[in-house]
Order: sequence, then structure tokens, then C-alpha cells
Amino acid sequence: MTTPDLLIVENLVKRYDGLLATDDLSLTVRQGELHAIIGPNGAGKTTLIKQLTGEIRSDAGRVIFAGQNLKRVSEPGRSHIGLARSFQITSLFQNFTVLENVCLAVQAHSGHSFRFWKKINNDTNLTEPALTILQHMGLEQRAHTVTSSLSHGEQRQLEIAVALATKPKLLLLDEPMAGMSKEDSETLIEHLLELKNRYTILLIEHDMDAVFSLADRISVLVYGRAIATGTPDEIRNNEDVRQAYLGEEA
Ligand SMILES: Nc1ncnc2c1ncn2[C@@H]1O[C@H](COP(=O)(O)OP(=O)(O)OP(=O)(O)O)[C@@H](O)[C@H]1O
Repeated sequence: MTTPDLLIVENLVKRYDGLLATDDLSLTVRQGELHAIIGPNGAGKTTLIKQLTGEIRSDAGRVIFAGQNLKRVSEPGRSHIGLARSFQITSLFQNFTVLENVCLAVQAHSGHSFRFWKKINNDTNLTEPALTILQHMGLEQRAHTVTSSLSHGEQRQLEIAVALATKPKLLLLDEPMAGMSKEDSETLIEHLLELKNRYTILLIEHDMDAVFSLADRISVLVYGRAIATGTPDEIRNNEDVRQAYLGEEA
């Protein structure tokens, strides 16, 4: 039995003036897989993520998510039906604790109006799911730490925890290892290995150690087109990929 596709991208196009950033791109993400997208700088990876979240409009093609055509679904609407992007550290409330940041995200997603922030810590409807998420991301020991005193690596982990608070069907991770030390990257890979058993994940990442140890399938983007999709072994041994991108690295 084949695994159903959670995300289907069909013939997607995005033009910036004369430049085709996404060029008739088609790919699928299967339910339960960790699908990585790799490609040289400027290949169109971030543009694709923005087209998926609805941050930018596509010029042609379509995106089907969980059986629904996203054409008329707004950016908040896409988040509500389970498409979650992990945002940059700047979206964290630096003066709040780790637990408060995740509680706020749980509260925002559950549709409850914001209450005075101090009460958040006392509401078990918020703290219970928040603590479970922090446990999955290895941050439970830091729950009561003020966010500004976390290390850079821990803040990236917290960003992902905040995204998880929206109960995503698909988690979009755009370069989660960017700017991390080798040690922090290795820690995050450990957490993502755990997380991939629970979530379907689309990962964009330049760190090839991370990609090849985490991905079930990899798509390679070059000039806005997917030149290959396959298992890590298939991608490593694909002659077109080696010539276009991986060179002697793989
Ligand atoms: N707002 C924009 N206006 C014009 N051109 C853009 C815009 N955003 C991206 N581009 C161009 O579109 C192409 C794809 O960019 P994109 O950022 O999606 O690539 P990427 O694969 O994510 O690159 P990187 O790995 O460096 O993050 C590039 O040539 C880029 O210069």
C-alpha cells in the first residue's frame, strides 16, 4: 500500500520580473515522511516555502494540502488547517519564559482571546500541551527560563516548539540549522529525529549532514525546478545531482 500524499505541488510558477524563481515545479510530500529540499543558493527554496504558506502568490500551478486546493486560502487560513512554518527568533517574546511563549502559541491557535499574560502559567489547558511540546523539543528543563537567556541553539528549538503549538499536519522548517555551532546542530538533529516520528516535515537545509541523516526523501532544486527526488542513497548516487550541485561532497 502506498502512503497518501499530504502535500501535492503541481506545475508551480513564481516570476520576479524576468526571473523564474519557481519554474513549473511539481513535487509531493507523503504523509509521515521527512522530505528535504536542497539546492544551491538562489535555487528557489525559500520562494517555494513562501508560496506554500501563502506569503507570496503563485503566478501559475496549484497546491493541494490535505485534499484541499489552497488557491483561495489565506496565509492565516493555511496555518489554521495545519500548515505551520517555524518563524525566526524575532517572533519570540524575549522577556517571557520559554513556557509562556509556547502557552501563548497554544492559546492563539485554540482561538481563545488573549488574557493577561501572568494567568497563562496557571491555566492547565495551556500548560499541559505546552509542557508536552517542550519535552519533545528537549526544553522541559528550561520551561521557566526567560527566553532572552537561552542560547542561540535553544532559541531555534523554541521557535520549532512554538510552531508545534499550532498542531501542524505539516511542519515547514526553513534552514533551522542556520548560524548554529556544530554542537547545537547535532543536538537539533537528535530532536528532529524524535519529532519525525510524530510529524510530517518539509525541511529546507544547507547542512548536508543534517539532510542526509534526517530525510526519508530529498528533492533537489536547481533554478526553480526539481531535477531529482529520491531517497538519500538515490540522491547521493544521482549523476545529474552530483554534476549540478553536490559535486564531490556527497
Ligand atoms: N522579492 C524578490 N524580488 C526579486 N527577486 C527575488 C525576490 N526573492 C527572491 N528573488 C530571487 O529569486 C531566486 C530564488 O530565491 P530564493 O531566496 O527562493 O532561493 P533559495 O534557494 O532560498 O536561496 P538561499 O539558499 O540562498 O536561501 C533568486 O535568484 C533570488 O535572487
